[in-house]
Amino acid sequence: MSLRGDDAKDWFYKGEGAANLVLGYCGSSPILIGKVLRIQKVENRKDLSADGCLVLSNHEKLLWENISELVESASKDLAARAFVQHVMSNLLNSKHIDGGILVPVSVEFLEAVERNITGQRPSWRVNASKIDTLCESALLISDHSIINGAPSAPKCNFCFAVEIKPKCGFLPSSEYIAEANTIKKHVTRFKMHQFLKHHQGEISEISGYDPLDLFSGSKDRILQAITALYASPHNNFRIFMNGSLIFGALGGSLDNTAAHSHKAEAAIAASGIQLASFLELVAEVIFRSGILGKLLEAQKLDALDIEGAIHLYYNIISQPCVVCKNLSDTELRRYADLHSLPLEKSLKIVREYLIAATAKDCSLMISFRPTEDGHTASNYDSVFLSSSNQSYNYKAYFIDLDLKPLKKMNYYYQLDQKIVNFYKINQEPVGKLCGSGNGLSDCRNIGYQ
Ligand SMILES: O=P(O)(O)O[C@@H]1[C@@H](OP(=O)(O)O)[C@H](OP(=O)(O)O)[C@H](O)[C@H](OP(=O)(O)O)[C@H]1OP(=O)(O)O
Ligand SMILES: Nc1ncnc2c1ncn2[C@@H]1O[C@H](COP(=O)(O)OP(=O)(O)OP(=O)(O)O)[C@@H](O)[C@H]1O
Ligand SMILES: [Zn+2]
Repeated sequence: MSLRGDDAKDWFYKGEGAANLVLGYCGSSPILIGKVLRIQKVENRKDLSADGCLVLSNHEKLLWENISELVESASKDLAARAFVQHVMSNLLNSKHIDGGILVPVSVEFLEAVERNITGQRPSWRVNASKIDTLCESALLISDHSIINGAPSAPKCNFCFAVEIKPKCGFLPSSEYIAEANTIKKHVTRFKMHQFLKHHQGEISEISGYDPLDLFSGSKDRILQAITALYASPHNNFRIFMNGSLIFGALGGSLDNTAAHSHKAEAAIAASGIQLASFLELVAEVIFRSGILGKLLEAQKLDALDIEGAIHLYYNIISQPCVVCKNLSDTELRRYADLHSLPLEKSLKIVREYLIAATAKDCSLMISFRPTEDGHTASNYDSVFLSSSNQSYNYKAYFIDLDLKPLKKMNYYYQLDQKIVNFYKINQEPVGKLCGSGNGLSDCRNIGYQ
């Protein structure tokens, strides 16, 4: 199977993130019904990638040398799939991972799709990136905003899905965090980043969502997290009904204005479940499935924090460490042991840092539908919600488990420092948030290319 120019009309805009654009299928081919197509994008300020897709740099080949399929990948698509299959699947339960299949796509198909969907994309995404028309394939994956096949009660023949981008669920405790940045051990990265995003006008309010609640394993705290996500969804929370977005921002807009809570509440209520029960159902599924436990373990592979890992990055690329360059002799001693580690150890730590970065940025899609009394489909898990006296079948999948590029390490360090410095200066009082003159430039200007 391959997709040609004529096929573009059967695909519609479903959403996008920073790196990929996702299309839903509305044609009649039985093998494509219920599938989405994930296409890579390229930044507007960059030329289209020379070979259609960037493959690994020499340093990355060294980093991932034990995963031959990844190192030998001839395109970014293949590398991305190999990373999911050989790295992330081993860390997260493979039952929750859909590797998808790669399908060849023609330039005409990609160009026609680009033309058809531009009007539906958020303008800030259009300004930032476009479909990489030199990519020769795209990833075909099941549409995880729908759940099929489960017998449902005739009077409630609908399905819902939620998409959650949980972000980092633990507080770092690395000895390499500078004393001046001790706040990082007490305040989540998510919260501190919210302050910076607010200052930069990316969000109009600071979210009350606390990732530590979502990952806590406590039912009450999970519900608290889901309730906060509903109140401030930003790009962390979406709701779909029968595969269509009914709440949250299409295309990953960061602001709340696109959330449409009244519309969502009405749609949920019309299907016979009150909003409070709906949110409780989501919390119940997360609590019962324990799905976030393994994700948290994968996130914690970042053991040294970027303030430790950055030094090992410079060991790997054999360049003078830009962090140590600005340190006093006393401070230098703190990091000397890192710079004297053998290459193998540096590779392991940075490899694990990048795996953790993927785990901190992926999303979880949970879809569910009510079941008829006593019937649950054997291929799905089920959960009983006492407040609505109803059982639901559900499935849960991680999406966006992409490999992060090694060259992003310095960007990660710069952004981390910007976030913590901004938070230290501006945490209180809130009124100071929009003030200028804090000496910080816009973090969106930190490049890693
Ligand atoms: O650095 P962060 O925590 O802001 O995460 C970036 C995300 O921003 P967020 O704060 O979730 O809105 C960012 O999401 P948005 O574009 O803001 O929707 C991307 O997911 C980015 O990953 P990549 O460049 O696509 O590989 C993410 O970059 P990585 O850090 O995961 O590489
Ligand atoms: N398998 C899927 N089923 C249904 N919807 C999906 C699927 N995969 C992705 N989507 C939708 O497309 C959006 C963008 O996908 P994805 O998160 O993979 O993009 P990305 O560019 O890699 O994201 P990021 O900005 O985090 O790097 C998602 O937020 C989700 O709404
Ligand atoms: Zn150093």
